[in-house]
Amino acid sequence: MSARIHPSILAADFARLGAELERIRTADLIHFDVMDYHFVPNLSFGMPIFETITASSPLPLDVHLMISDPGRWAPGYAEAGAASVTFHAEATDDPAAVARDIRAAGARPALALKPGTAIEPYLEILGEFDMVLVMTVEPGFGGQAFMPETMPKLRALRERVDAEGLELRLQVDGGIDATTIATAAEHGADTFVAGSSVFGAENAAAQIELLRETADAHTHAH
Ligand SMILES: O=C(CO)[C@@H](O)[C@H](O)COP(=O)(O)O
Ligand SMILES: [Fe+2]
Repeated sequence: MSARIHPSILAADFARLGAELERIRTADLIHFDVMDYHFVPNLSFGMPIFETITASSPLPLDVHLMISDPGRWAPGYAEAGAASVTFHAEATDDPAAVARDIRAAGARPALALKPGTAIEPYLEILGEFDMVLVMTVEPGFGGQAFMPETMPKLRALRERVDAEGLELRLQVDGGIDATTIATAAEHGADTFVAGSSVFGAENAAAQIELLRETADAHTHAH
């Protein structure tokens, strides 16, 4: 299975949304960043834009909720057709319950960790999730620099997943380009969000292919 590339629509030109969706049709999923001016100091978009993109895109959406109180909002994205719904561990006291609600509503649940958040408190509930997102920037903005200090956490998670034979994808998000994707793949990521590096490329399809090939070339058997 080759590396999965999820362009972050946050970096698209929203005045030309239809054409932007067309430019990334060879990607695996569309990454959709929801920000609420509360969990993060930025506001992006929510359900109306989600529904517009879902209705007009051939690719399903990978929703990344950077919001407070995810238990209240996450199942709605699953019901509206999201392929996966990711919420932050820091935003809830009961991540296992939120994960079950997302799954019951028809999407794959995923747990996101900010760069400074450890995975250890969540090891016993990994079975509730289909994916863990190791943030490689502080959530809130596109276009930031990749944080290599998050790589030991990613590697520890990869070793645990392989040792226990868990069905868990490991996603990275933030500052992913043709250079940093190699580092993330070497440390065990298999799913890659890329905003600026895809939408900023003149040929987005070629950039998606370059990212996929670079990740595959740096992936150890797992
Ligand atoms: O969740 C976030 C930011 O909080 C991301 O999904 C960004 O949108 C990725 O953008 P680039 O760092 O690739 O430009
Ligand atoms: Fe994101």
